[in-house]
Amino acid sequence: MTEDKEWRIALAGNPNTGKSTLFNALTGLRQHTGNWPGKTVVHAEGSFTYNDKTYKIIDLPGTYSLLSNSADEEVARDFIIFEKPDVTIVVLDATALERNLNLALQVLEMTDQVIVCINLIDEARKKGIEINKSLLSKKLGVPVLTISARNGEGIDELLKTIDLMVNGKIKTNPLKLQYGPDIEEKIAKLIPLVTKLFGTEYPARWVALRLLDGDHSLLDALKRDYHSSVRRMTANGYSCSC
Ligand SMILES: Nc1nc2c(ncn2[C@@H]2O[C@H](COP(=O)(O)OP(=O)(O)OP(=O)(O)O)[C@@H](O)[C@H]2O)c(=O)[nH]1
Ligand SMILES: [Mg+2]
Repeated sequence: MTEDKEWRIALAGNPNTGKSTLFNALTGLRQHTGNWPGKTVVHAEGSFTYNDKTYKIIDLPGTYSLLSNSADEEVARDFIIFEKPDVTIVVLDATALERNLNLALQVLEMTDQVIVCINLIDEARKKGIEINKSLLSKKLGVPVLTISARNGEGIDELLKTIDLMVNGKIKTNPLKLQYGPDIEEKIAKLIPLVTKLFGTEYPARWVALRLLDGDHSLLDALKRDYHSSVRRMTANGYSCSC
């Protein structure tokens, strides 16, 4: 029997890493893909079932960072922070891993529920690139898989990993970059303030870092989301002294 709950999976990654191809492989849908960056501009949604569970999958726009530099980055950032998907799959290009890992590190600062999915493994093999998945997984603190979305390679293992993660059977310990004593001291001061204001609603360390960076776009988004949560709570009969 299929469960009622619909689990939500987000696909994040740099442009042109095969997110839409993976989305199509999982949903059977034909999301248009093209061999140029910036193809997916607003997020696309589809669904699939696996092991009696229904999943909604959200194909986020490809971005090089999640630091509010563009509308695409804000769409992807806001989805991860405010919509809180059950799993975020970071899709990386196996042939440009070093550059792609930058975005993976940013996602690891935003959520614990992450699977790193290294795509285009067929291309990497042709170029003689070998990837040490288990070492990478140990360092990043989350599952790391290699796939070829275009050829369907590794999709079964990905589905199994998603299933285990939503069942709470995978404990992650995402790598949090250290920013040196000066910044770490400021982060340590800000975290209790952020927690006092928002509770556990948002990842406090990440919010503190964004505040230190003077990210006004995030501040505006936090205010909007916070006020609408307060409105929802008061509408549901909770009182609020804010
Ligand atoms: N060889 C190979 N090519 C792939 C694979 N996955 C995707 N591609 C190709 O890579 C190109 C980009 O794929 P998309 O799925 O559009 O990439 P995307 O990440 O959705 O791109 P944006 O929406 O621009 O961010 C397409 O030409 C795909 O056919 C793969 O596993 N192997
Ligand atoms: Mg796309």
